[in-house]
Amino acid sequence: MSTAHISADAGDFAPDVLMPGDPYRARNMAAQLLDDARVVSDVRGIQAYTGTHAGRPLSVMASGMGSPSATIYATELVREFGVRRIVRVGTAGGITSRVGLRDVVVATAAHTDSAMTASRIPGVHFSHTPSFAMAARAVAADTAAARDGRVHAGAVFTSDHFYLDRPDLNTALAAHGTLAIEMESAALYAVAAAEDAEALTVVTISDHLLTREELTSDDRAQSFQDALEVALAALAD
Ligand SMILES: O=P(O)(O)O[C@H]1O[C@H](CO)[C@@H](O)[C@H]1O
Ligand SMILES: O=c1cc[nH]c(=O)[nH]1
Repeated sequence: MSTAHISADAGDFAPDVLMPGDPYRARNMAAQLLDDARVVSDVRGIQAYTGTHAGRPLSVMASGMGSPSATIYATELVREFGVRRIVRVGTAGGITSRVGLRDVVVATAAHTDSAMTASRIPGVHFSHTPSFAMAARAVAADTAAARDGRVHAGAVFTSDHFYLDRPDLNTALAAHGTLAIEMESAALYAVAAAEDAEALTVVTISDHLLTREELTSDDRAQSFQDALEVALAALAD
């Protein structure tokens, strides 16, 4: 039952998928988390892994970067491979002093100026929201980062641009409570809404647009432990 972008058999994916943007982060997560992990798809270098974690089936697969890529993979996973819940474990740029480098943000909303969702319901400014149940569990999770005050709940901005410098936009978004910028959550939340599935984003702050601090790309591939604990708590129903 291959699709255009996933080559796998029925039953190869678990109902729950962890979805970082970066394929190397997916590989690292699978190696760390999954018992009896196997590669179930390897199209375009995007490997998908399925195994068990704490006795429950779990898959890990990267989304690639940006809303079109995330929309393709999430839609195919939900429509064709029986996936019900997707948790994005990503990175994001902080835009407010309320978050610091390596902090974790649970995206309780995702603003966007992307045409991806504007074209779904023309004329409507769609509210991109996560699964309430998963967000509630993520925010309540008693993790070391949460005890340190490093887990934040709030809105992110999903941009189609990584390199377009828009300081005034960032300032306005921060003034309206937005914590960070990334590139997939609004699209993922829209897919979940359209396909009757559940989605949540948990991001690590990998760079800060106010302080100009940033993690290296190696750090970004490795520094997901705090976010991962929160993501797993979101799936622990
Ligand atoms: O680290 P990931 O999960 O890929 O997330 C962020 O990093 C990429 C840009 O460098 C975009 O995908 C953005 O959303
Ligand atoms: O999309 C992203 C991801 C990390 N940092 C940013 O500034 N933007």
